[in-house]
Amino acid sequence: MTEPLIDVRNMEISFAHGFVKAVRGVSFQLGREKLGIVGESGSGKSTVGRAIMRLLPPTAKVTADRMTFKGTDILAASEKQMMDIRGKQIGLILQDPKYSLNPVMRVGEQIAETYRLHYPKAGKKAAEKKVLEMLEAVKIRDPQRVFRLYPHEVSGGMGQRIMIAMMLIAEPEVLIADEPTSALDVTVRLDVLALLDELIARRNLGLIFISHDLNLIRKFCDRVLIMYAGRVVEVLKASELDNAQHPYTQGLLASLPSIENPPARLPTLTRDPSWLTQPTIGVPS
Ligand SMILES: Nc1ncnc2c1ncn2[C@@H]1O[C@H](COP(=O)(O)OP(=O)(O)OP(=O)(O)O)[C@@H](O)[C@H]1O
Repeated sequence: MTEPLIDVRNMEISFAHGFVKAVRGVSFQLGREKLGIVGESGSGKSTVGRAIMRLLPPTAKVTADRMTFKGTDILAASEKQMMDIRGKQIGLILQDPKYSLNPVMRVGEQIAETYRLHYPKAGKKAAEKKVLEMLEAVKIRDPQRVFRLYPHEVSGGMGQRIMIAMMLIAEPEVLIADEPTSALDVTVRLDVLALLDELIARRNLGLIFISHDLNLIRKFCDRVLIMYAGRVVEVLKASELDNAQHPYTQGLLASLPSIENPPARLPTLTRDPSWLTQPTIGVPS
C-alpha cells in the first residue's frame, strides 16, 4: 500500500482546565480521497483538524502513537517545518471567510501575498498572474475586477471561492475544510461544493471534510468517520451508511428529516455509556 498522506494513530487531546478529554484514541489514515468527519457539536471534529495543522492553543496537550503528514512526524516537527506544511502542503478552509480574510487588504493582494509567502522567489507580476488564473479556476467571473475588491464587498459564496483560491494557490496535497459551506445559502452551497469536488478530483488531493451535517457528508465524501464524545465510534464508506452498525450512527441517520416520509415526531437518541469504551466499528483489528 502507498504511504497515506495523513496517518493518525491513537490521538489523545486534552485542554488545561477541561474536565474530559476532547479527543480520545482517534486513529485514521487519509489517502487521495474525500474523508468526512461527522458528529454532533463538541464531539471533537474541529480539534482533530486543528491538531493536524498544529494550530491548537498552548493549553492543548496532544499525544499520539503516530501522527504524520507524508511520513513527517507532526508532533516532533519544528515550527519552521510546520510553517512549510501549513498552507503550502495542507490548506485549511474555515466556515466564514469574513474571519479569515484581512478586511483592509484587497482580496487579490491577499492571495498574491499568500503565494509569495510560499514561493518567495516569485516576482510581483508573476504572483498577480497566478492569482488571476486561480480566481478563474474557482469560476469567478471578471477576475480583474474581483482582484481589486475588499472582503466586505464580496458575498458569502464569492468569499468562500476566494478562500478556496487562496488555499489552492500554493498547490497543497491535502485540504481540511471545517464546515466550509455552513454559512452559505443552499444554492450557493451546492455551487461551492461542486467547485471543491472538481478541484479536488483534478488535482488529486486528499480532503478532510468536517461537518455536523450527515446528509451533506454522505453525498459529498467517499468515507466517513463518525465521532461521538471525542472518539471515532464507526468508520464506513459513505455509500454504505445505510448498513451502519453503530447505534449512534443509526440514530443520526434516523434523525435526518425526510421530505418523502416526514415522521410525526423526530426520534430522540438514547446514549449508552458503553459507546465511550467500545472499539471502533469498521476498522479491521
Ligand atoms: N481552546 C479550547 N479550550 C478548551 N476546550 C476546548 C477548546 N477547543 C475545544 N475545546 C473542547 O473540546 C471539545 C471538542 O470541541 P470541538 O470544537 O473540536 O468539537 P466539534 O465537534 O468541532 O464541535 P462544533 O461542531 O461545535 O465545532 C469540546 O468539549 C470543547 O469544549
